[in-house]
Amino acid sequence: MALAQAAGQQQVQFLQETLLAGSEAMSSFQKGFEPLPKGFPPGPEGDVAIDLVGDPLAFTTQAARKYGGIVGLRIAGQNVVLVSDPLLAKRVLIEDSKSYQKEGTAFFPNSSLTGNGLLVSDGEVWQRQRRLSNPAFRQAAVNSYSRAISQAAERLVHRRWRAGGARDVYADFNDLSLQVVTQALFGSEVPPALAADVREAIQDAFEYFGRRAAGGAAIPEWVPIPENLQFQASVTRLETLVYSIIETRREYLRHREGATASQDSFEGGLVDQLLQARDDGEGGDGEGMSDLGLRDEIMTLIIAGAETTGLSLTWIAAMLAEYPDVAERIRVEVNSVAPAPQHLSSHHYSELRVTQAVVLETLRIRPPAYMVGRCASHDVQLGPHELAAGTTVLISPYILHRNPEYWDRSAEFIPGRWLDAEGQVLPEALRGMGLHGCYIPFGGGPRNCIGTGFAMMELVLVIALIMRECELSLPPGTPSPEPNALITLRPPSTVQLNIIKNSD
Ligand code: HEM
Repeated sequence: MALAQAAGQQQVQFLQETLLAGSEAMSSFQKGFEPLPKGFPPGPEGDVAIDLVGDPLAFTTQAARKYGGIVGLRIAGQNVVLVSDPLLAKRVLIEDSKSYQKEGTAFFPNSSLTGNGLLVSDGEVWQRQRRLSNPAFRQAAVNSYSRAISQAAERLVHRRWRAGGARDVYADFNDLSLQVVTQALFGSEVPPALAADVREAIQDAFEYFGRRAAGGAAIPEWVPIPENLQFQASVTRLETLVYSIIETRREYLRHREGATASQDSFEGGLVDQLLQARDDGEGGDGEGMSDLGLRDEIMTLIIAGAETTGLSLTWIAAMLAEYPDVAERIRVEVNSVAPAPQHLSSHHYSELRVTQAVVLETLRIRPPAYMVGRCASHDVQLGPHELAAGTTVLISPYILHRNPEYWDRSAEFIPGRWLDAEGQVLPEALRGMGLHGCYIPFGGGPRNCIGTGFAMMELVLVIALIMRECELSLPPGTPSPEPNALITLRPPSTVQLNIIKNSD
């Protein structure tokens, strides 16, 4: 009886929620016909959702070319502003960052994927999570991850690529970056049987969000339409990994009586620290993190850390296959800095200057986060324009990175632009908002990427080792991979490269 009653209540709730979803979709549709608010920036007429989905990179680039560094758009009934002027981008991300929030953007907020984790939370929740997570991303911690990074790279070139030949490097790099993030931050191996499953689940989830962001996300995630059910299945597959990580670390801490977070090595330290952390910092409440909070953070770091570095490695490898002269320069560099069979480590990072330049240049023309979203938390002035509370602001690293006013031969791959006359990497490369405020692969301001140093260490060490041990080329007749703009700037679903081992 109680069960039947509960089932009945559930049905009523489901009906109410479905009606609510329908009315949200309808109000989005109706809003498409409302006049644009006064002071809204000029832009193309009508709703541009379909043009945007068709080719986001071409559409946004053309819109910026035609209307300038701030463009007003109507996307699936929402008022959206596209920003590609460096001063306005700086205003949103840094100078007036308090006027903008994550909630209300059509990316991950309110989703079961990352819950209320660091990437999407706002206000005090975000401040607390950032305070608790910061130590795991400081330089000393990142240096300690270099062992996990070079071990994963060595396994790739000496085991998986042992036989050489054609490989789907995108799949290989996704596996590597997942292993690195879980090993370095959580001290856990991903069981091989789970790795492919997790890789697929992350890909599916990103594709799902790509479609929703473009379509205005009218039908809430909990409505059991087939697409949502498939997404929930991906979330569950990821949770299997997350809960096994939490359990492993709990077990480890239980068996180390009086254990505290690792002192000399940070491996596993992040989860250990989060499990034991009390928010004692300035403004902290002395409380620990809830299980749900921990799940959201781990899920966030896997999603934010594995996807972006996996696809960056793929873009860099594809560039080096296309530009063998650049690959040769890296090979000469790494052979002088750390000849085989030396293990690469954080000590070598600063000397791998050409490798760093190649990474920076690839992130310029193929920025994984090609669009960064915010939502005005109150009515706000942006340049000469007034934005009403709730307006979505999209900042485009992709357009900023190619602005011909600031970048010489902006569409060309020229790693040398990152080195000065003495061959040193330009110190302002990753400082503030980079060169002329026009380089933000890791975002900017208080919400910049917490994993910047970690990602750079991983990309530089992995690429240096690969170049020392292998040559990469595109199979004859294969064009270089073209970007696919979903939530991130992805390569095609497979990227085949020929691997020739140098010792062969
Ligand atoms: C090439 C690799 C990477 C790129 C291009 C990248 C890019 C970005 C960008 C652009 C943002 C800012 C988003 C915004 O302003 O809305 C961001 C935030 C973030 N990234 Fe990364 N990321 C990378 C690697 C990583 C890694 C390795 C981790 C962790 C293991 C990570 C964790 C995060 C987190 C947690 C945030 C949210 C920070 C906050 O809001 O406080 N990222 N990332």
